[in-house]
Amino acid sequence: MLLVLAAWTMAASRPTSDSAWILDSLHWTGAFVAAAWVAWRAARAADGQLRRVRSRFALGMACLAAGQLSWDLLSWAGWNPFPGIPNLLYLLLSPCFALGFAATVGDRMPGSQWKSAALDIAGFGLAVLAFTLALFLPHAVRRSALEFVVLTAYPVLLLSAAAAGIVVQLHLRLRPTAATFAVLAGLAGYGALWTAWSLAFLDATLRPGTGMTLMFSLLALLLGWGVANWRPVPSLSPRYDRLCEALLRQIPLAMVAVTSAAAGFIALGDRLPMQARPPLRVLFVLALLCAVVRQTQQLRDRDRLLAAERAVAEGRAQLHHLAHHDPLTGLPNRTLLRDRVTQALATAARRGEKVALMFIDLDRFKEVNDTLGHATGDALLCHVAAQFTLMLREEDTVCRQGGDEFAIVLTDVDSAAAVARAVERVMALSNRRATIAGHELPLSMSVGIAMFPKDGEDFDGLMQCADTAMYRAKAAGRNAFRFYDPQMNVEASERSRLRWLLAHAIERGELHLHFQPYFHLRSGELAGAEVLLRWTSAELGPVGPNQFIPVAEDGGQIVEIGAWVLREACAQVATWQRQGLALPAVAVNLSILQFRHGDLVQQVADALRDSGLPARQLELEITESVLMHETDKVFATADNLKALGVRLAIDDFGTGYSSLAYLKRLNVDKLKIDQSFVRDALASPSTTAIVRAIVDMARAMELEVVAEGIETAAERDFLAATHCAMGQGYLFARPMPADQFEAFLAVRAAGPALAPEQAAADRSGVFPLAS
Ligand SMILES: Nc1nc2c(ncn2[C@@H]2O[C@H](COP(=O)(O)OP(=O)(O)OP(=O)(O)O)[C@@H](O)[C@H]2O)c(=O)[nH]1
Repeated sequence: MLLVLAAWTMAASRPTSDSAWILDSLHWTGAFVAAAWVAWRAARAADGQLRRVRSRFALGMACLAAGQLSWDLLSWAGWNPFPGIPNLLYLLLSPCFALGFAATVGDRMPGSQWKSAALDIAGFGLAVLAFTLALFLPHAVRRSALEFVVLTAYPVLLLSAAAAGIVVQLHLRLRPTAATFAVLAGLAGYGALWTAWSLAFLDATLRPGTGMTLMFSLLALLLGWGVANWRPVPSLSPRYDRLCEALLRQIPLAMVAVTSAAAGFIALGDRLPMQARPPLRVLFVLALLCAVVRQTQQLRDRDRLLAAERAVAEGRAQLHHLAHHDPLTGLPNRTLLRDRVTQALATAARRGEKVALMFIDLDRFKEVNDTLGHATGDALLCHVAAQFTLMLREEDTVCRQGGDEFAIVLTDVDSAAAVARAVERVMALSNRRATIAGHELPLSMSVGIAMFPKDGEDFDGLMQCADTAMYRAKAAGRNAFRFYDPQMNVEASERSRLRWLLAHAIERGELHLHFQPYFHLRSGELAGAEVLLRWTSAELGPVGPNQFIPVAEDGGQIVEIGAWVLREACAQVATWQRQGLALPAVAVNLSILQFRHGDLVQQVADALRDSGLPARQLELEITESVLMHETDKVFATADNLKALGVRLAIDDFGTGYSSLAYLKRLNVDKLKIDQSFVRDALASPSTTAIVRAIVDMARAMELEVVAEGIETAAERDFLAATHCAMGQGYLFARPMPADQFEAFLAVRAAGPALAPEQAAADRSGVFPLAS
């Protein structure tokens, strides 16, 4: 740099014009060679793509240096080097840089972007050519065509190369660095400098040792430094991205501006040769055509971008909707419910208002799925959702929680009475039937209600309370609603403790079987015994079946427990039999869950095989409610059980809705009249008539009949007179643990057959009678 300045200072002092030219040549040669050397070294130090880029740049710098050296040589030899080899070498600077920019792009741009970039550069190049010609032509009178071409090519190629650098920079979103500015400013500066130089040359006003001659050296050094530090790094900043987009959009405008400036020159000046006008016009048209094509392209790209942005926005809105709504019913889902409740609670807290949260679960919805298919279940859910939406105020929210659970939020409620009115509206649906796909479906639901701020202060707390209240409504027989009460939590935690303890009851040996005998009423003969399950928990002591059986059914443990009862009962009765203590039949109760889950038929077969008990001695008791659900599956299972040889009995007959057709199809062997009929049979004439009707019907269908819960001799006499064959109850014997029942069997085996209550009375204490 110092050398360049020193050489220029000497040139500028201009002892003579010739020596000034020599000194200018000296600093040009020094600066060009130095810049080429720096660029070359940097290219060798890099590798990969950077090496390819820097090598092309360095080649351009080397051409510049070689051009200067050959110029020096030719001048020294006394030849006029213009236009000649040196000019060709100078001109190669721009294509080499253009190739360097192309190598920077590599495969980072798709084909369409390449085309856009090429059009940008070509359009700008044409505009610059038009401008340069418009500028130079009036001065070209005394120059040959070749001289004019060379002089024009310098600025046009250099400015086009600079434009290529800028276009690549913008298309690739490369981070602008000092080296970028150095290279681009070097090229653009050379473009401007050579314009001035050529003009001065055309006008024969060139002088050595001027600022202009110095600039050639300084710009070469700037370019050399820029190349040595060139390192394309993509920017990840969205702001810079937007800036690049905006600048690229201005390129067609720049083309138009440069072309217009050229047109302006021509219009204002009057020295343009006539023969140059037609080609210039063609040039203008081409440059403007490029601008128009690019502008159209950009508008199309912009339209596409806007359409894509719209699609993304719509997609986002759709995703948001999906994330917050249930796809089946279109109702808000739990996520949106949480938001709405949280907002409603904040507003209510500020204004001192109440909010009610209803938790709704459809009753026995699973049966709709199981019997009529999932599609009908779905349609029922949609029907319910639509009904809820219709009956609520606009400001209330109804949501589907999932499965057959819904929630409704009522805001700004004045009192519990207002909530009760809303709940009644909801429950009114239970009185209607839903017609889905030609099926008339009963619609019943259980509802739990929690109130803000009384029951909870946030969404989770309120949901938990409403859930607990809903379970209470279910436990109360379903199709009911309950307001939350803190006592419910105590009961819920007791239930979950029971469930937990029950889970270990079998392995801890806490479950026992009791046996209650039943007799032929006329002969007093022992007809069999019903097996009853008892639980004595180590922690809780004896737990009543009314307490633990519902818990076992709720938690599904009844399936495992039922299988255990079957095995134990068969094994026990078979053992007594081997001891000579015959028991004509043993009756075991089954739960609906055993029909639904587990392989009931296999369990029964295993219990019989393992124990050796003859199948005809095993009676399986099912309640009428089993007949009301999943009839196909129940019939199939019942057929398979009958095929094993076991007998089937309907327990608690008269309390449900079993049809005669079902009884016949099931091929049952026995009916057990529910004890509520037995209790009222003597007091209520209508019950008397019912009992007679049941017995007559059973006889007509050739079914055995057992009356349950006989407590008095009068009841027994009435039933015997009605031709009820068998009876069971405290009058004869209470349920007994296995050891007591074994003693009972032993006594009966030893003595003559007695009327059952007589036998019991004779051995009072062992077989207590009801008082
Ligand atoms: N058709 C349909 N069924 C569903 C959907 N999601 C869950 N289910 C079913 O809904 C049933 C919900 O049953 P539960 O509420 O547990 O039992 P339930 O039969 O209603 O009995 P209770 O609630 O005790 O009265 C399950 O069988 C699920 O498989 C769904 O999107 N469509």
